[in-house]
Amino acid sequence: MKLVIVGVGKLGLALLEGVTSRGVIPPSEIGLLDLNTVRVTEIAERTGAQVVTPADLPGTDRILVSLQPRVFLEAADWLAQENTGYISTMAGVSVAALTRRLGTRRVVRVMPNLAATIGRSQTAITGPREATDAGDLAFARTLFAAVGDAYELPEHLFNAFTGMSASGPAYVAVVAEALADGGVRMGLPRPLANELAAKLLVSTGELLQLRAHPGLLKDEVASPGGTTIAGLAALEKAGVRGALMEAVVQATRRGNELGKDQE
Ligand SMILES: NC(=O)C1=CN([C@@H]2O[C@H](COP(=O)(O)OP(=O)(O)OC[C@H]3O[C@@H](n4cnc5c(N)ncnc54)[C@H](OP(=O)(O)O)[C@@H]3O)[C@@H](O)[C@H]2O)C=CC1
Ligand SMILES: O=C(O)[C@@H]1CCC=N1
Repeated sequence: MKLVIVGVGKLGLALLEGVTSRGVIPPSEIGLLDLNTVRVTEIAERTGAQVVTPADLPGTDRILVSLQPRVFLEAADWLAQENTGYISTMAGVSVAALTRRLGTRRVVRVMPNLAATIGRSQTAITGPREATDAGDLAFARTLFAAVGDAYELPEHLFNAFTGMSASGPAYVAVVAEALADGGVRMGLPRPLANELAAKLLVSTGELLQLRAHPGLLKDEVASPGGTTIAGLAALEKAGVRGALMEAVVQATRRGNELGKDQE
């Protein structure tokens, strides 16, 4: 197998769908290993990938570990193979911890997000010299460039990247849900409010990419004495900026804690 995905949960599945739909690796060369055999069999049938077990791991070129960090502690023993490179998506788990538990320096740490499924993940990548020499870093770059934008990032920034960009879709989903709730509170039908909220976030994201700073868009929308500035004043009173900043701070700290659990 060229690649085995261990842990085909929410992120593992998003990566599988992103990679197979873009033809980076033929599905027949991708193995899937997950505790939930019913679900993973259904995914394999749908995508053309193969279900594998730990007994099939020897000889695998590369293993993408997308388990929860707490599960990795127990799984590392059977994951460790000779002549295999590893790519880990696990929040907080450092290159040093991966190296120690897997018994190899051929480890690449990545941090994608769920937008991989539509080819729009933002993925941070880092790895030691040995991963570069073995071509593992180049492999990861190709894999993640196929499902969005790949950024090489020093490892000390990984938990900040996780707290902002990997956790980010959840924060934005809360914003969308709250905006839709506001619309419903003011009388809009729920399906329309949900649709407007989702489309608003997509179109605003595209407008933001055309500007040097988010504040410019805010200023263009807010007319003097108008509706928007009244809404913005309510956001400021509620401390929305501080709350969003604090979300990133707390998520980053949680990443640091998850890393300590692996020491
Ligand atoms: N979700 C996200 O947006 C992102 C997640 N990550 C990271 O990716 C990793 C996976 O996250 P996510 O996909 O959300 O998690 P999930 O819990 O959805 O996926 C993990 C999968 O692994 C399976 N599993 C559990 N134990 C074993 C085992 N011993 N052997 C094989 N499979 C097992 C689980 O099965 P079961 O459900 O039956 O336990 C589940 O299908 C995490 O480390 C997370 O930090 C990184 C970036 C974004
Ligand atoms: O919540 C988590 O821990 C994972 C990592 C980033 C997104 N989901």
